[in-house]
Formats: sequence, structure tokens, C-alpha cells
Amino acid sequence: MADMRLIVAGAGGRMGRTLTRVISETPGAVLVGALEAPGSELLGKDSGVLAGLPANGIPLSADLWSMSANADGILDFTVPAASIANVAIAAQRGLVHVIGTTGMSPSDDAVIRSVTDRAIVVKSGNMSLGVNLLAALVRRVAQSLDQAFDIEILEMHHKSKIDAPSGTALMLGEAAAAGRQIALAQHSARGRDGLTGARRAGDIGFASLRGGTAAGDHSVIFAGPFERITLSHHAEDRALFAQGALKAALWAHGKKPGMYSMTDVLGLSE
Ligand SMILES: NC(=O)C1=CN([C@@H]2O[C@H](COP(=O)(O)OP(=O)(O)OC[C@H]3O[C@@H](n4cnc5c(N)ncnc54)[C@H](OP(=O)(O)O)[C@@H]3O)[C@@H](O)[C@H]2O)C=CC1
Ligand SMILES: O=C(O)C1=N[C@H](C(=O)O)C[C@H](O)C1
Repeated sequence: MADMRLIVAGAGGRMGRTLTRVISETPGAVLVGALEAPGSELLGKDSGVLAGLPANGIPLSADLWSMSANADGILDFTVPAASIANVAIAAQRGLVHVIGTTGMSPSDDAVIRSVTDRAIVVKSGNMSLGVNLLAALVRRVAQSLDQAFDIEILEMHHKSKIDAPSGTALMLGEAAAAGRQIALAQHSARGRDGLTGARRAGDIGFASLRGGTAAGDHSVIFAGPFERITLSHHAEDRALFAQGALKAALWAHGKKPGMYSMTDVLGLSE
């Protein structure tokens, strides 16, 4: 089978540069386009050089429509507005669209779902095997423990991250809520500050730390009477997420249009 022809969206960003490097190391995948924001000072620069590789002759461009004419998929780690614009083009072209972008609103998610009759979307707040396994464990533990155990989710990321709680923290919150058979939206405690009053029974709490170069740490704490259970994941390098995204793209190539998750890619569905 021919190599899967991939576009990296956000090619000048932290994940974009990592994806360019990981694609160059992966048999069965080839980079054919590097998308950046209109007006970016990186437009025209060589994507290989930006990724710390020899020049690859693929300059950063803001024209997804043109570059996608000869592509099979897009790996998209950008910002919500960009991913929403990109998914419309992915749908028109019938491409695989792997979306790692976090900080999406419910209405952003609805826009993405609305085009999955044509686009093949794999979307996840975290593309690593470890976090997706952790989510399955969290669901299982939340199912086993009653409300005497309070659930708190703690995450830490590098100082440049712009959204909070992280997409992964929200994914772990959804897993805990599913285990408890409650709706996260109605049982979520975010951003405690000041005279908050005592903790509301049944809530799932979130706390976000930012600093340094942390690639992504997540802990789910089940705090009960006289004991605590903590389930944690620590990402040591963002190549982990890039490898997961690439695995998702190769898995989705040739699948029917629809909305898929890393649970599907990794075969973790129950
Ligand atoms: N699901 C997962 O496993 C992971 C998800 N992420 C998520 O990926 C996203 C990106 O993270 P990160 O790489 O650290 O962030 P960066 O800010 O380093 O990169 C984002 C890039 O997207 C570019 N961009 C903005 N608008 C557009 C546009 N319209 N078209 C094309 N490119 C655009 C930015 O350009 P400019 O700077 O000029 O605005 C920037 O280069 C975040 O939402 C993050 O949470 C990150 C790691 C793993
Ligand atoms: O912005 C990041 O860096 C990361 N974002 C994702 C998230 O919001 O959970 C995944 C990972 O933790 C790194």
C-alpha cells in the first residue's frame, strides 16, 4: 500500500514540529503539507528545518484547500477555531482528520459531529496509550467506590498552555462520571477560590497547575474516609502524543466516515 500522505496543521507549534519529526521516522507515512495560521511569521519557512531536521522542501503555508488536494489525512494540534475550519475542508475532501486540539466548547464539538457523515475524524484530548488505559481504570474504580470517596483531578502542564482544565483532565472526569453514572456537567467543581463552602457531595473537582516545561501530568484522587487512592500518568515527552496521533491516522485510513476516539484506535472499547 502507498504511504499515507499527511498534512500537519499547526506545523510551527510544539506538537506540529514534533509531528513532523515523528512522521519522518515512521514507515508508511509521508509529510505532504505543513499548515500554519494566516499571517504567521513562519509562513514560507521549511517545516523540516523548523523540526530540527534537514530541509524537506515542504514550506509552511496557510492554504489548506490547495495542499489537501493530494493528501490522505490531517494531523491537527492547533486551536479550536482552526480545527473547526479544517474539519470542513477535511469533510469536503473526504480526509482522515486526527484532532488533538483541546479547549473546545460543546458547540465546537457539535460542529465537528455535524460533518462526520463525510469526514473520518479521530478526536481525543490525549493520544497516549497510558492515558487512555488510565481513563478505563478510572471508570472502573469510580464504579466500585461509593460517594464516600470524593474524586479530585489534578493536572500540571508547561507554562505556555492556554486552556484549563486540560483536555485530558476533562476526559478523565468524563470517565469518572461514567463510572458513577452521573453527568459531569452537573457534578463538576472547577476553579475553587475564596470562601467556597464545604465540598458538595458527589462533585468531581478539577485543579490546574502551570509552570516550566511539564509535558503533561495527571492524577485522579479518590479521597475516602481515612484512605486515598491515586491513579496517575506522567508524560515524559510530547513525542508520545505525536506517535499516538500517527497511529490513529494510519488506523483510520480507509475507514468509513464517522467520529472515532483513541479507545477505538487502541482497541480499548468495552
Ligand atoms: N490530544 C493530545 O494528545 C494533545 C493535545 N495537545 C493540544 O494541541 C494543541 C496545540 O498544542 P501545542 O502544540 O502545545 O500549541 P502551540 O501553540 O505550540 O501550537 C499551535 C500551533 O497552531 C497554530 N495555529 C493557530 N491558528 C492556526 C490556523 N488557523 N491554522 C493553522 N495553524 C494555526 C499556532 O500558530 P500561532 O502561534 O501563530 O498562533 C501554533 O503554531 C493544544 O490544544 C493542546 O492542548 C497537545 C499535546 C497532546
Ligand atoms: O497542551 C498540552 O501540552 C497538552 N494538552 C493535552 C491536554 O489538554 O490534555 C494533552 C497533554 O496533556 C498535553
